[in-house]
Amino acid sequence: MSEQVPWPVVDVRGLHVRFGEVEAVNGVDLAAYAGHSTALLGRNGAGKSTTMRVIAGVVPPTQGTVSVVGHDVRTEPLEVKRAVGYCPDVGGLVPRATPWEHLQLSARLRRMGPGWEERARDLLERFELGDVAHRVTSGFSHGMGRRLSVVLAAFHEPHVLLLDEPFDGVDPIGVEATLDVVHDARARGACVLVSTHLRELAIEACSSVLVLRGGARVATVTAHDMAGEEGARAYRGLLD
Ligand SMILES: Nc1ncnc2c1ncn2[C@@H]1O[C@H](COP(=O)(O)OP(=O)(O)OP(=O)(O)O)[C@@H](O)[C@H]1O
Repeated sequence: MSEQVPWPVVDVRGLHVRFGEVEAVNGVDLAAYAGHSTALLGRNGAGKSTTMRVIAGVVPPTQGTVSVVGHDVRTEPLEVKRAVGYCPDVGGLVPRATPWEHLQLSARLRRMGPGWEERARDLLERFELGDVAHRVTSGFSHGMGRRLSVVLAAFHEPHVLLLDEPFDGVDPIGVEATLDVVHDARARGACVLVSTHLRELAIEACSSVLVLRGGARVATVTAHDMAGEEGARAYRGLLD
């Protein structure tokens, strides 16, 4: 019997994104699979966040095709948004709302079943946000906001988990909780993408690594190839 070839849950082909004169993404190809996690690495301005925004259905591609769980981001943005849990690199939180209110709204919009409260409480505890569950987020530190954004992205157990800079300014407890969320998502068969500057955490969270430079992909390697001193040297070599 022939082995089934896995199909990419996230399939990006020849992606270009232009903002006026700026070519933010300049021909990115990416295939990401169920039960796997892929890291996006690259210098500031390499096009990581823009690529993530397109996959999240937030920014339309200028050119190329992007499908998420079989839905085209251009023609089926609502289906894409439903399939995805997205932690943006900045923003996304309502300053006057509490974490609990964010979760309540998400549960309502996504028509989650009665188990949502227990899951919400569990996630808040895991990210040590239980004590501030009813405090408005305007007073949150940067790291607290990042932790809540990861909680919100993972809350509804999406098919595709997109984490943009989830470790930025986050303490070790939050880092551990985020790594657990990635692990759990992979274990239940979700496809995970993580954009970060932290090579060591990228390889801890992910099985493969995509390196972007100037809006284009310069390498796709295994996390193993990026590990240790040799991996650091190899990565440095890909940056300029
Ligand atoms: N809305 C926008 N309008 C104009 N230019 C933009 C916009 N969004 C991104 N860019 C530009 O596109 C390029 C890629 O930006 P992007 O945020 O995708 O990079 P990045 O790899 O995520 O960078 P960083 O690591 O600094 O977050 C940059 O030159 C950036 O200035």
